[in-house]
Amino acid sequence: MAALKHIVGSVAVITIRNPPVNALSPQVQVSLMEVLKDVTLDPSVKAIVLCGENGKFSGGADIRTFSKTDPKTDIKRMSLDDVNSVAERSRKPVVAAVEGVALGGGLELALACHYRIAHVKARVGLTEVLLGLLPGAGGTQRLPRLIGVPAALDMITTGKIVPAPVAVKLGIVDSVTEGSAVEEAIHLAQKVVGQPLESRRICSKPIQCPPNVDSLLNDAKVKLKKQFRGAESHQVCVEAIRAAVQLPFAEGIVKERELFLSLFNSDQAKACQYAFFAERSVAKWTTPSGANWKSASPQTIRTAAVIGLGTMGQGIAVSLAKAQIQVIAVEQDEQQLEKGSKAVTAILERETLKKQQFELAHKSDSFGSVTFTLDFNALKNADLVIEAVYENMALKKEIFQRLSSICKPGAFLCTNTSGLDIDEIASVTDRPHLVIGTHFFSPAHLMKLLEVVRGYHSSSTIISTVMNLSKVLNKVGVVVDNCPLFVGNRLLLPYINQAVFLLEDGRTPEEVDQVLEEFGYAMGPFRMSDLAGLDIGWRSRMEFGLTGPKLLPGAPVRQREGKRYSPLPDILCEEGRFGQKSGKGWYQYETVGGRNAARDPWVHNFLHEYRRAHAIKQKNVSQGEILEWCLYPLINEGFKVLEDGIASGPEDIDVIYNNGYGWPRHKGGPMFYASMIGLPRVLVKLEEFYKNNPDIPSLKPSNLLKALVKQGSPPLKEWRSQLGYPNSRL
Ligand SMILES: CC/C=C\CC(=O)SCCNC(=O)CCNC(=O)[C@H](O)C(C)(C)COP(=O)(O)OP(=O)(O)OC[C@H]1O[C@@H](n2cnc3c(N)ncnc32)[C@H](O)[C@@H]1OP(=O)(O)O
Repeated sequence: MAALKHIVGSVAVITIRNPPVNALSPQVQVSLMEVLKDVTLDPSVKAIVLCGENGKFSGGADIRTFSKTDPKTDIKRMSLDDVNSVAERSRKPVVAAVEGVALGGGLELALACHYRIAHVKARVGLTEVLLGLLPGAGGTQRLPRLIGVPAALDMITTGKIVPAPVAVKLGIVDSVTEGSAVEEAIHLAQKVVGQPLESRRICSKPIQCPPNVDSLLNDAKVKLKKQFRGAESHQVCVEAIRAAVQLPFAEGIVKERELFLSLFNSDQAKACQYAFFAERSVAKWTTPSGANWKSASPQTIRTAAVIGLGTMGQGIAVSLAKAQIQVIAVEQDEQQLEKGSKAVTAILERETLKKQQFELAHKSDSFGSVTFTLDFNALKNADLVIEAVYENMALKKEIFQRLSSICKPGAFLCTNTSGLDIDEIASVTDRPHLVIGTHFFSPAHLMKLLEVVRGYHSSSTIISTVMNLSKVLNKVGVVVDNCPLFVGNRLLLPYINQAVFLLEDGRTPEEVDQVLEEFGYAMGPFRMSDLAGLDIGWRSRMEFGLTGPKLLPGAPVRQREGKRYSPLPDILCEEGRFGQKSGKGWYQYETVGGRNAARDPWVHNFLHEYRRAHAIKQKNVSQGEILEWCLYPLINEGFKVLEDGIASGPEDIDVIYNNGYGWPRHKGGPMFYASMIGLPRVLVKLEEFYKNNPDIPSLKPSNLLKALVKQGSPPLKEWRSQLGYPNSRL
């Protein structure tokens, strides 16, 4: 039985049982229906309590069954909505005891109950939109009736999860308890036996609409369109809420169902659900040699140090403090220390305010303290150190050498680098097995991704400790192997290069950005480069002798070692155009540090003159071709990364792109996207591009892509079996 019943006095307690999160699978729904009907008919039962086993109410409908569900038959035959309806219509009071989580269908079930008691640490939300769906079991009709249209609109269209104290303030739950929610619910159930229930049935509540409800809904659609470019579910959620506003409850439910079915099984829903499971599978990292959670012993980090308080160091320090870790922040001189400490303090103040607003009056754990110092010896007691100085190998090695002698034995040493060799850094220490790369993304206190780069000697203890830390920091950690630029930036390089080549060939930054933004990227490559800072890539190219003083005399302007090269970004930097930080880059900004990108006539004129000077003929490239020209080399590099054994599987690459590079989640990630377009299409286009541009090696199709196409393009979940990890060194 997926729903268990036991009787306490005259109260029937129904427990949802489907580990690990009590997902409402079709069997659970059938079982719930049977037990509910049974207890409503039983004259000895006067009231009902609904709860979940092991302190979790329910994580919602069972997502794993979605791909096996035929929406035309299965959903109509039996739906959670029927269960909800039986609970709501019951003449005996039904009380939901919400512990742990009530998410998606779990919360929808709780909303159909007459009363809701939550444990103080419980969390509730209608998260379906994040899976490319809408709450299809009455959630879009009940929540606005319960908490009003604006608050329901916010929760349903963003999938926001709120803690119980906030849920109480919003009116989602009736009360919270620090004790057992089930005990409290039984107590309440006994108390309300015989009391009228009509006013407790949300379906009977009139909907309270603000006078401007139409413009509220229309404005929400515009805002969501911008925030989640190209994503359907957010838009459709608004339409379901509109139905709640305009129609009686029963008709609203019919409309909700119709809209739900329009999303169910859509490519976007498949992509979002794939992204959900990809994150779970990547969290269960395993190295090719078989090291994983089971064989490792992750250590708890109580005190961590951050070296360098530039933008990255500041964000990392804040991220650690937010996770209640004590932080020691080290800088090299007074001036930098003061600048860094001011910035960290200001961010922490903003974060405290946000936390207080979000959690309202609920007493919450405070942040860890941050101590600022110039004294390296202060690191001697740190459990883990994250070095976050700028990208300079000599400097990093000097720091790691010092750390070796200062830090306690067993302290973990991490380097925040976006592409430098972890092994070279580890080689100067006394503990290469406790050295690892932690590639944070800016702003580090907000961005979800943490690329965890294992070196040749990195032990399973340090991998598991840092993966554990990523969870504590509320980040998505992905273990990758050590290679220049790691995974994320390795794929980014051909993408950016291709975009710049388009400018040489006659396109403008605005045109290229528009195509990628219409695809769903939060920002096109040029707006993103301006945000990240053009000088970072420029310095690295100077370091590698691709430009600047180290460039060999006589090198052709548009070629490096026989490969196509565009000096456009270098020239911009030479002109002092570093992007937002200097008020100008590929675009112009209202001020230094401004965020509103505007077309810059200087850039257009400069591009025109450049093309003229180099006698470059303008090419006519359609929008579709701009997209393929930029994305397929990125995907191709993804296949090369898999071939090289740098990432364990396509899911790892997709999780990196969804969480760190602004890839639209409703497109699943670059590798999932390739599987949806069809690998033969990607291969044919790459072959065509490469034939016409033999001086761009990133267009040369990868062997893995060719092999997969030859095998008839197996589904993505089978690609992993093709990988032999030829270069794995663990
Ligand atoms: C008519 C249709 C009505 C409603 C539609 C829906 O309800 S759609 C589903 C809505 N629910 C959600 O979006 C919740 C998704 N789950 C989560 O957010 C988290 O898993 C949760 C519940 C907060 C627990 O997080 P935690 O970090 O503790 O664990 P983890 O995420 O690793 O999950 C543990 C394993 O449970 C599996 N799982 C979680 N939720 C579901 C689910 N709804 N259906 C099926 N499976 C679920 C997850 O994949 C993990 O499995 P594992 O095999 O260990 O990887």
